[in-house]
Amino acid sequence: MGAMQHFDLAVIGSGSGNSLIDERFADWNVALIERDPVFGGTCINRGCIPTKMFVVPADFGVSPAEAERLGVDLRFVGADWAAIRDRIFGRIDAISAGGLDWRERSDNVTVFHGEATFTGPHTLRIGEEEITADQIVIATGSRPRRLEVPGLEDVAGKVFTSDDIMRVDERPQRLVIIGGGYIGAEFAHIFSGLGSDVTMINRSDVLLRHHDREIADQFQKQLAGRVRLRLNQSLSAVENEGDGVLVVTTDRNGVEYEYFADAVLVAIGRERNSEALNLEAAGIDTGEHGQIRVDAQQRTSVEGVWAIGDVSSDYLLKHVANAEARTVQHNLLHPDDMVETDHRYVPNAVFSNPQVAAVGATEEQLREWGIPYVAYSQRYADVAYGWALEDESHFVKLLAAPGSWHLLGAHIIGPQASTLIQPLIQAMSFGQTVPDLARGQYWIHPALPEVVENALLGLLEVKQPAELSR
Ligand SMILES: Cc1cc2nc3c(=O)[nH]c(=O)nc-3n(C[C@H](O)[C@H](O)[C@H](O)COP(=O)(O)OP(=O)(O)OC[C@H]3O[C@@H](n4cnc5c(N)ncnc54)[C@H](O)[C@@H]3O)c2cc1C
Ligand SMILES: NC(=O)c1ccc[n+]([C@@H]2O[C@H](COP(=O)([O-])OP(=O)(O)OC[C@H]3O[C@@H](n4cnc5c(N)ncnc54)[C@H](O)[C@@H]3O)[C@@H](O)[C@H]2O)c1
Repeated sequence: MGAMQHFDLAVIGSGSGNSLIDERFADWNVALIERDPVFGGTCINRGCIPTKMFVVPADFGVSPAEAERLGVDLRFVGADWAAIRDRIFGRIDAISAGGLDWRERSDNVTVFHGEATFTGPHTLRIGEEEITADQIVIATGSRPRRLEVPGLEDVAGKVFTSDDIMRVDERPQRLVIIGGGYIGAEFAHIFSGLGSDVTMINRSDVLLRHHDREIADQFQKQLAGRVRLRLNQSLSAVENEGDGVLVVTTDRNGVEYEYFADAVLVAIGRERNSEALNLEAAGIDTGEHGQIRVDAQQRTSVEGVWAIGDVSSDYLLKHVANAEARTVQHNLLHPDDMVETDHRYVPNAVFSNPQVAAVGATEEQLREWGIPYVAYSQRYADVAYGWALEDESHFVKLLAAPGSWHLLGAHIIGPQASTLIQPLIQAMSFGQTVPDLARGQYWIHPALPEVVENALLGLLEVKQPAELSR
């Protein structure tokens, strides 16, 4: 081991941590530590980006059914899995490799390949090396939660998580998905859209459980038209039946069910990457399930140690990790003028089919918190572009404070939901009221955002706040 190297800043994790080190840090001596041979973290390599690149081809896969209602005869002949996969990862892998190469050639950033472990508040060990740093940013992200059921070791190679399912050689003809959250919902669309027979098994009786219940119910109803949905079932075993066929056994109230599959996707949530860090050696506090505790300025309990993204955030979302990274950038550069991350109106979108997008409180939360509200749901079917779509079942649901007319929550299920929600996020963030938002601007006629405009106008027509006890 050579002399201990000292850095102005050490960043652990090459996802959002890597983007934090921009040109403003050109005169900082920076260490960037990554344990994965693949550079760039979850979003680009195995998260947001490749999933959405698969969602678009899957949208084409389901379009024949949609076209038929409009009198157009399209036929789904098939999807070339290998070509789609190679196109996607041909692009992504090059970005990841290019990012690493660029960093390694940079004058002020030293890339360490290995797992970082704290040996003191400002010292880290990476393999045989030990470094010190005045400032440390922990951006170690999260990983898929593993399933613990008997037999899994014997079926390795056929049981996947979101980390590896997108790179399989052949698209499984029959896929069983365990878990009905974001990842389950998106992959159910991807694989069924591309032609697989999908079964989704969920432990509880509701998919997308953190969403507004009316939205979650509608999502469930529509997904059930495309995949075999099995609720209130828990997994008891996954076994090899021979000839490469898996049999997945579940239990519901003491009754056993069996499903045959070529592959299983486990999508039962994520765990934070904090235990390998040996945080005790630094005295860094964690909460439940290893979530690193931070304040609004992204500071951990140890001076000069910060955390961002999945390892510390209440939101496992890339736009939140990015916002938290911007906070740390600013606070490192302006220690006398620190800023806080704005977590007031964090939106999310589920890129399934149908799409779901949300910001702010659900109706269930408002009821639980005893906050008075008015609610209005506007159907796509009742605005002009909804006629063009021949839409039947999608809607925009808004919740607002009676009197002040500030939006409390917005929930959309249907085509373009992730895009339609943006003016509502903007209104909430900047404190615009429902009347101002509805009538203080033009809404292009007859574009789809008229469904948002009409939802706002509909809210203003609601005479009575919803009863809290409803
Ligand atoms: C399938 C999927 C789809 C998703 N889709 C979306 C989406 O559509 N929209 C959205 O907003 N979010 C989405 N997300 C979530 C999003 O990907 C994450 O919130 C985001 O990538 C988190 O970034 P991060 O920087 O915190 O962590 P990561 O990007 O995971 O980076 C952490 C890095 O730290 C490294 N590391 C961990 N421990 C150590 C250690 N001890 N030493 C050295 N290195 C270490 C890891 O190898 C990793 O490279 C998705 C996630 C998944 C899994
Ligand atoms: N579009 C997006 O923004 C996007 C997409 C994918 C992932 N993500 C992020 O990644 C996170 C993880 O996604 P996820 O879908 O894995 O988690 P999730 O928390 O959304 O859903 C997990 C699901 O697994 C079920 N479950 C949990 N434990 C189980 C068990 N032991 N057996 C059977 N079922 C079990 C839960 O009931 C739930 O339905 C999300 O919370 C989200 O923040 C975001």
